[in-house]
Amino acid sequence: MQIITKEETIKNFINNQWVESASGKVIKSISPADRQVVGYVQSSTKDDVDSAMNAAHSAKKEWWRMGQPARGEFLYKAANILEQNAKPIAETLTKEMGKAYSEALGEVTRGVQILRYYANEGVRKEGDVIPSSDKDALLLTKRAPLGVVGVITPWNFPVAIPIWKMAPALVYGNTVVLKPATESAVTTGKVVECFAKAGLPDGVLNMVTGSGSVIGQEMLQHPFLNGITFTGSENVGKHVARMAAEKGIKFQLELGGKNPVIVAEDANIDQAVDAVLNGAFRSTGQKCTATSRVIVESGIYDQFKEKLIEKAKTITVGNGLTEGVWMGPCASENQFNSVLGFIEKGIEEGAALLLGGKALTGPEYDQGFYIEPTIFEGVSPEMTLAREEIFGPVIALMEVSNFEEAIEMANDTKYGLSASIFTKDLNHIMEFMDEIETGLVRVNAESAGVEYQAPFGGMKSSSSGAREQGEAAKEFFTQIKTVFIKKV
Ligand SMILES: NC(=O)C1=CN([C@@H]2O[C@H](COP(=O)(O)OP(=O)(O)OC[C@H]3O[C@@H](n4cnc5c(N)ncnc54)[C@H](OP(=O)(O)O)[C@@H]3O)[C@@H](O)[C@H]2O)C=CC1
Ligand SMILES: O=C(O)CCC(=O)C(=O)O
Repeated sequence: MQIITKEETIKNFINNQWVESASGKVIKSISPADRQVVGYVQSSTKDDVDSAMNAAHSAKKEWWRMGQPARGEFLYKAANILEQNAKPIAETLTKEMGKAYSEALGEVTRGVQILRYYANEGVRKEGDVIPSSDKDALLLTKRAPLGVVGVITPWNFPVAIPIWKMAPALVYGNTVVLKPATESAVTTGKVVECFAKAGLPDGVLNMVTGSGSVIGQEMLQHPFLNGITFTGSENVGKHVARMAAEKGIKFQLELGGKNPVIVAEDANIDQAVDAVLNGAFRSTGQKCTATSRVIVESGIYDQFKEKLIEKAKTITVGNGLTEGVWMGPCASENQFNSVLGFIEKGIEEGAALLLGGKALTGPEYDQGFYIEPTIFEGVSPEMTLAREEIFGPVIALMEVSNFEEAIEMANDTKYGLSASIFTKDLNHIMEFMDEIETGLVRVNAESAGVEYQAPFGGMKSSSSGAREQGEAAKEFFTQIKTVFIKKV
């Protein structure tokens, strides 16, 4: 299936108008599969950010006064429009970011589900009634929005992540200024089109595209910013946190991971092999929840390794729009070079390369950023392969002699996003749940796999602690008022 999507120019969306940047300049977005132009986005200036922030600020009172059920209705409309356009948007996603079309369509479908989930929040409870010590009084809580929320998103989930941040922000009464990752801003622009077509009032949702260090920075220091939610690299995330702390506004960060999978001696090996391959190589390993370290007990190490390699060899790599392709390219030349750098470093530091390790070559690959599914063994805890987030199709196999050593190794990282264990031993499952230092704890399942109705986030350096998605999102996007009403 070779789907042609036409290249187009995405404008900024400010105060319900599609407008060109004051700079008059655009940025080209190319496909990592073949370097074809996917489209153009605005190379925005600080003035564009200022216009968007002003629009969001002016809109915030009316949007809040409209009430939660009415706000939810807009999200239902946006969900329906996104659903009607799911295929072309998924095609653009695959072209622009590289993931296989089936995964892209799955992501858009998930976006529809997230919108419907938060649309439903429109008619769910807004607070609690608490018994007061005064029998003639009513003590209750109410929720208020933060105001103008800045949303800065990465390129790896250009549909799902903007939606899982914007939908709760909006339904709980905030207005939004979105700054999507430049590398996948054409796709995110198409998502914003769905919101625009849903008829949101002027200024409620605004999008400005362009360089993070220019316009992201301007957003962070803007006086009208009341809260910021960010997903991306640890360095930028820390900077966002510092800026927010200085302004005294709420911030939410989702950063990296170095997610371990423990394969215990009693594991169902076939199940573990499938889950490790899906977790490590789906989306070309470019998920913060991707499997990165595979910690295997000695008793089954050889058997597991053999099956893993055998199955990994069957993975088809290519243009994500081609039918039958399982794994696409790295999302950009930067990512491609960074992943190859990690592989080289792994070899230099003495890890043993079992599979892959090279860029793919040949007529199908030469124009794109393709890397072979790669497996190392003999990776010790101090090696770069075991410590740094690679964000590419690379597995580090690590052998341990028992369960206790496995847990210790799994926790030996600054990150704490997701971890999984394959075992049938109930005691080990219970101990794993208690001892593992991650926000997502997975048993007999891959490390990736996020459900929109449940809290999502990590421990340690993976997150600021303010969970996303499910009911947890309400805690970040609102503030509580405690109300005391006395009879007269
Ligand atoms: N947790 C996750 O899911 C993700 C983790 N990463 C990790 O980060 C590495 C680098 O990826 P990269 O795309 O460079 O990640 P970044 O953190 O640079 O980008 C994430 C978002 O932040 C914006 N941004 C960049 N600089 C600033 C700034 N100074 N102020 C405000 N916003 C800013 C980016 O804009 P722009 O696109 O214009 O640069 C983008 O929208 C990856 O290899 C991976 O390890 C990356 C993406 C997602
Ligand atoms: O695993 C997922 O579905 C989400 C991962 C994620 O949030 C990310 O990579 O940024």
